[in-house]
Amino acid sequence: MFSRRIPLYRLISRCAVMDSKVLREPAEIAQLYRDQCRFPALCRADVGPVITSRYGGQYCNVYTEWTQRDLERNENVKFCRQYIVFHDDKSVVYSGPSGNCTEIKGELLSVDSPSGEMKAVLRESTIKGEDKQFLEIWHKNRKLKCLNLTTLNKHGKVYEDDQFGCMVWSHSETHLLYVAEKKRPKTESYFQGPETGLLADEEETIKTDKKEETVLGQQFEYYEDWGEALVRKSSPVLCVLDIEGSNITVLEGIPTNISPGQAFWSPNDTGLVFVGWWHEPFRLGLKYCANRRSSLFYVDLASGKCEQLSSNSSAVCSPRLSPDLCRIVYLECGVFGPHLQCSRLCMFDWYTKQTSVVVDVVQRAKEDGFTGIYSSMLSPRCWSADSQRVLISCPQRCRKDLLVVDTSTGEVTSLTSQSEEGSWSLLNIHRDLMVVSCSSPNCPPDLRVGFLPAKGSESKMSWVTLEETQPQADISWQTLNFSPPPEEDNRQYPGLDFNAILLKPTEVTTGGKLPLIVMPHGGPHSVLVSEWYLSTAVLCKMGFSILLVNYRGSLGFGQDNIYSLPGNIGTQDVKDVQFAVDSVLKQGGFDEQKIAVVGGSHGGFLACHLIGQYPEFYKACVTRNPVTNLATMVGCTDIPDWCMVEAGYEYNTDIRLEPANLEQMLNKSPIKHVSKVKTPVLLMLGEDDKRVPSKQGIEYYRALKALQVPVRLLWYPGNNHSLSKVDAESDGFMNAALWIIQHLSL
Ligand SMILES: CSCC[C@H](NC=O)C(=O)N[C@@H](C)C(=O)O
Repeated sequence: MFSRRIPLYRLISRCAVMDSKVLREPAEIAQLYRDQCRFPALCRADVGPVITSRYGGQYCNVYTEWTQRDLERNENVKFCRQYIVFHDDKSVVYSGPSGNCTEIKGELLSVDSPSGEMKAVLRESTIKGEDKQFLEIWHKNRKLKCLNLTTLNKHGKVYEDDQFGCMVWSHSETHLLYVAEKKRPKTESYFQGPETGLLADEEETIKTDKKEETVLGQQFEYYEDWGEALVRKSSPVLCVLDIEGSNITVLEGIPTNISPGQAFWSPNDTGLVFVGWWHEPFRLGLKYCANRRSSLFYVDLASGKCEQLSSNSSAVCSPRLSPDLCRIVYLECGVFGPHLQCSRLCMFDWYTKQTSVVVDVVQRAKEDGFTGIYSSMLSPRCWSADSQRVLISCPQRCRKDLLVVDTSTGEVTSLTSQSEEGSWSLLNIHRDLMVVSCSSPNCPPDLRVGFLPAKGSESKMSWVTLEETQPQADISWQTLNFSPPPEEDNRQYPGLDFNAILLKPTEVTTGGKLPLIVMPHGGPHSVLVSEWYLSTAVLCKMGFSILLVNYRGSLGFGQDNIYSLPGNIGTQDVKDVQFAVDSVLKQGGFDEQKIAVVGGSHGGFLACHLIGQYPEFYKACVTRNPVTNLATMVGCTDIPDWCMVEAGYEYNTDIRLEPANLEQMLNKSPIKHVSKVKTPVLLMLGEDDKRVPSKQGIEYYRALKALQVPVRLLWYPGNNHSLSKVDAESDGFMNAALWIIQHLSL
């Protein structure tokens, strides 16, 4: 058993094979990680208004926000940089940065007014040890207003998340809309106040006076929330600030059984359009779960009347109003079933009140290769200037492409499928100027702009790079396609295929055999696209080859592919991963005695299955918050429907579990195979994980301990399912790398 007392690096040196080309020294690995952390990622871009220069040329500013891990300060820092783009409405004439980057501190949300004259900022600041939220209105170079929202106490904290959160100027620029937690009554214990010794009627008078503001005995009331990464977000309300009068109104008229979010102003500012999620009979986790019953609503500001605009029985998100203010597009998918699915692109006509399906669900890839829309968030703006076309970036197999949808015909054209390899993300589009980022497994994200070509000329797309990144010559990668062997074909969904991305160090010494790290993604309805990932880049630079497997059930391959997996988890997905690994090994050049498996969540479920079902094969295993037993998880995860659906059942909210259901869940779980495990396992658990509660990992840990299989558990307080705080992520990376090095005897 691995002893914690001996420094890890000494153990590693001891069991190291001297001719191995893998980097083994912890200090060198940490340095490599530190170096690779210096590539920032883009998180936002805005296109400012058009300005005509005194010489007649026109230009606009492109404002960008980036995030970067700061290992010294142990935080993800956010910074902005602006670029100036001269153009003639069809092409970029000249572009370049205007000034250097500036760190952004304390800003939770910020948005420019439509004219670009004003800016609203939601700021968090700690004053005398207490967190306060402020709403600031800036005009050109001065702060016009600063409202202390905490003191005003009209509502609870403002939502800054992607799920509900928004901050939107009215078209008239006189009002600002945002979402906040509903104000809760002040509460006190029945025993908190001093004993009064007053006469009964005097006491009654005081109680009546206090009744307005303080309720008794409700301090320990349980408030449901929206689960993983949305804790303490329970009852969102829509709030409107009247800027001139500094007056905040919390909107009434929204049905009490729905939670509103993703709101914006209707044409003419007469009301608000928003997505409402039903929360009766109870709330379920929303993160990575686009399958929650929800609809598009309109609330009229004058009458307070609320109208439902979309179907009553589906799940919707990302409504976006066209520039001509006539139509709204949004994404729609089924309720329950797989947590993420192929979406429909729907369009609501504001004036005729008619809804049409612009792009339907795609069961199998079309002849032109289009596999459907897989997105749960459209970019903040997605319409072409003429309000005819919509831009979407989403996975098409394992590549994220930029797709143009013609809303009058439903025709979908790719802007990027013919471009160099890699994945594309649309950050924004305004007046046809697109701001995008492109990256690949060996090239960190860059920043580009380009004008959307006229309809029919999409192949003439040309990009201007504002921020260039260099491909890393020491990392090579390729996409591999797999058809499962006939005995593994899915009878209900025959003929499906899947794929994987293989990364290898470019220089492999002659005769040297590569160790391989197998990484199946989580979800299971998710996908690993051909983009830049910090951990795979560092591992590859250390000398590992890495196989990222998109087994059947992944997003981006058609709805049938997704539907083939529920009911078959623990078998079909496991076999697909093993088939991909075996096929890669047949290529030659890999050391079959040095194979590790790494996965988080459902990827951790697969990693634990693989070491149970192929006990001789994997020499090291690392898992982050793995699902180990569906039967014990169903009662405590924020998404119990996931356990039912993936185990092969339909879910509804009044379901009663039978022993047979639990038996089936257990049979599909990695814990079922634990007695066969020989592989040393490193478990990394987040104390605050609501999705896969840490008890799942602990259950597996205890089973391995009892079996005397080497196991180590890393416990990350203050971390949720993603283990993404800078110290947890970097510590997890180092320990994972060293665990693999140790147990692969490198
Ligand atoms: C009940 S937990 C299900 C697993 C989880 N699915 C959805 O949230 C999962 O695998 N998550 C992935 C996306 C991850 O955290 O990497």
